[in-house]
Amino acid sequence: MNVSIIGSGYVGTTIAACLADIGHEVVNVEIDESIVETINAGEAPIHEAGLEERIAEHAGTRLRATTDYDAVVDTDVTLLCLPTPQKDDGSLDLAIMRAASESLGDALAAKDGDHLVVVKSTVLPGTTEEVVGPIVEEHSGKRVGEDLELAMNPEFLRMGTAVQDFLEPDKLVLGTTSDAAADTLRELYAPILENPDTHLVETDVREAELIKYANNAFLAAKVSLVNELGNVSKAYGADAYEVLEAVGLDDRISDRFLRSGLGWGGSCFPKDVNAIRAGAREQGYEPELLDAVVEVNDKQPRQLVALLADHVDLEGARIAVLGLSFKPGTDDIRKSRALEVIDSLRAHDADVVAYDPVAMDTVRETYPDLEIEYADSPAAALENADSAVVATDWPEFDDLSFDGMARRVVVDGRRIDVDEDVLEVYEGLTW
Ligand SMILES: NC(=O)c1ccc[n+]([C@@H]2O[C@H](COP(=O)([O-])OP(=O)(O)OC[C@H]3O[C@@H](n4cnc5c(N)ncnc54)[C@H](O)[C@@H]3O)[C@@H](O)[C@H]2O)c1
Ligand SMILES: O=c1ccn([C@@H]2O[C@H](COP(=O)(O)OP(=O)(O)O[C@H]3O[C@H](CO)[C@@H](O)[C@H](O)[C@H]3O)[C@@H](O)[C@H]2O)c(=O)[nH]1
Repeated sequence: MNVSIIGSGYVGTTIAACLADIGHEVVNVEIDESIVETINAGEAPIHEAGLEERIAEHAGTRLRATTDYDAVVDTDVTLLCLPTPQKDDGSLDLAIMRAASESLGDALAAKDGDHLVVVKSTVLPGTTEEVVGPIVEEHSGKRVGEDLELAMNPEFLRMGTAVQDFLEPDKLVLGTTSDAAADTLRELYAPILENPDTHLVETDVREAELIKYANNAFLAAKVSLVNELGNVSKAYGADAYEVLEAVGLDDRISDRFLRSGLGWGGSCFPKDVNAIRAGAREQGYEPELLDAVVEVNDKQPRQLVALLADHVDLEGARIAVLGLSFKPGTDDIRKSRALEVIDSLRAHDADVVAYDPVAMDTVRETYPDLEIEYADSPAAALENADSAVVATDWPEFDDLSFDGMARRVVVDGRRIDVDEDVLEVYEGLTW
């Protein structure tokens, strides 16, 4: 099948490489020329396991990138993988979706024959049919249900394991308005649907849109609940990880997403929980539990710095921050808890020296004015440090040597596997 993908960020690039891998002809339409050049040179614009080799294999044959929307004319289906950020008030910002839908419609005006437009971006109920559809119709001259089909197919991949998550998902959710759209999507995903462990959910567009938010709200709430229980465990002097390991044996709860600590960051949970909160309010419903989910999460980085301040006078202290990405396996720093910790440490006039295996360049480029030092290795970050904070649970932090530290005070925000015996103070945030 010929597939066009609008937006080549974390999701669009991963999906493009994976769809090429399962045999489709794929073109990425992206406004950022440097991303287009990188993909066409056979390289990955982001750090993601399994991505570089797939792009290297397919670029120039089944995979190409362009800034030219006209590329959609030669394709059967277009997947929208565009950002859906939050506005200052937390509500969903659809400006990019609207602009791209206009460009897509303008390009589709030149296409004879049917076309399927699929929203993969995370959008609130109503967006696909009431915003994207009408804009594409107006600009293309095509009509939904005649020569234009619409679908909403949310994406559940995680950063760090995005390729594997896309190719072997727990579920594929197809929200469609017609049998033709459902047939096309089943054909697109045929090799993935062969996996007996992948559930196929066929539903309406509005439900598909909401399933994505419900999924993320549930997971974010689960982590906030374990953080609340972790904070309570700490207050009682109990080990939260032991408590939750036992709790997770109940198969109604499951042992996944039970890691307490610094809380959730990333490009999805923060903006998606805020969007569904704002959306619920707009519909006249007060989402009190979701408000609390955010409140608990917001507290954790400040709590970690307060804990550190119990042991070290932060003013002028040299503090090593280990990990900058919002989770291991990615260079994505969006809403990373590490950055919150650094802001708070800087506000206390501490000197910060940071290390991350892949995300340091992203931080340098995104926050050129951030007054911190970058170290080449964990050992270099720890050298002469008065304390260390573990902000991201990269596996390479499990074998740290703390020999070079001025004082061996470690506050662990992620419960990594450190050798506590060699430390003067080892404190966990939530246990
Ligand atoms: N990152 C994730 O783990 C993840 C997982 C599932 C769903 N999602 C959802 O998928 C969507 C995309 O997320 P992302 O993380 O890939 O975003 P991103 O910011 O990494 O990528 C979006 C890309 O779209 C490009 N773009 C912006 N305007 C454009 C336009 N008018 N035409 C063409 N390209 C344009 C940007 O330059 C950027 O490269 C969001 O709705 C997000 O919530 C993200
Ligand atoms: O037990 C846990 C599990 C996760 N986290 C934190 O939660 C955040 C999110 O982690 P994760 O969900 O693994 O990564 P994302 O890439 O943000 O993926 C989420 O957001 C994506 C975008 O919507 C969805 O597609 C995925 O299904 C959903 O898991 C990270 O900061 C983690 O450190 C914890 O603190 N404790």
